[in-house]
Amino acid sequence: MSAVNEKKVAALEAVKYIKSGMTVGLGTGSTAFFMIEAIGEMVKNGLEIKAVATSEATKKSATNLGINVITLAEAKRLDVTIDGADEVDEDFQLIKGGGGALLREKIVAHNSDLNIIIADSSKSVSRLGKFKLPIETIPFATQLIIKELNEMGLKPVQRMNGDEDYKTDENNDIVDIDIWDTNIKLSDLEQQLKAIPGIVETGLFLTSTNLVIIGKGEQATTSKK
Ligand SMILES: O=C[C@H](O)[C@H](O)[C@H](O)COP(=O)(O)O
Repeated sequence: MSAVNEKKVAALEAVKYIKSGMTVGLGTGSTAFFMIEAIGEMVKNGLEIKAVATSEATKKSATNLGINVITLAEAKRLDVTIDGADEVDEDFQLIKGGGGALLREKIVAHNSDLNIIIADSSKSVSRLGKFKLPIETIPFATQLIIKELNEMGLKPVQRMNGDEDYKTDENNDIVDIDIWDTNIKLSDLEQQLKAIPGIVETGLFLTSTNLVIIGKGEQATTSKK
């Protein structure tokens, strides 16, 4: 069974948590896209929800599929958010931001009563860090942040889009760092990174996830915290 099918299996299991009247956070990425597609179908069949998108790409896909997308300010609070991840460990800690959407994703997750992560089986890991951790930085500070992260031994690499700096939806930069060899506890690392002025957010999602749904073969396995 391919990763693509496993993503779909997980997404179809997750949308069972969505009921009419809810305000739903829509994640970003290839796995989240299957969830958006499924919700689009449910809306065509009469489901009435409001949705908040975690990226411009998601907003476009959802709107095209007839989903009512509102702003976070209009939503005030979300009932459930379904999103993908680049890595998820057994303690429901995540690396996110491979697609550059970590900042809005973290804000939406923070404001959501229930956070469901969907992923194919390759994303499930015993220890986070094979995937490079994305950090969102303010362009004014990026080069000096890279210098500081280098001194911390985190091998920072600024993300590029061809010859240009990659830009997020908030027009910030992304710097990908290597946390595999660091012995610092993840929560301490998160604090240290956030203490550097100009780092807006990191792709470490350590405490927000309530439910993880992994597609493996034809089966979706749901784990609750
Ligand atoms: O910035 C992107 C998001 O955090 C995605 O949810 C994450 O990168 C996983 O994406 P995909 O489902 O495409 O592997």
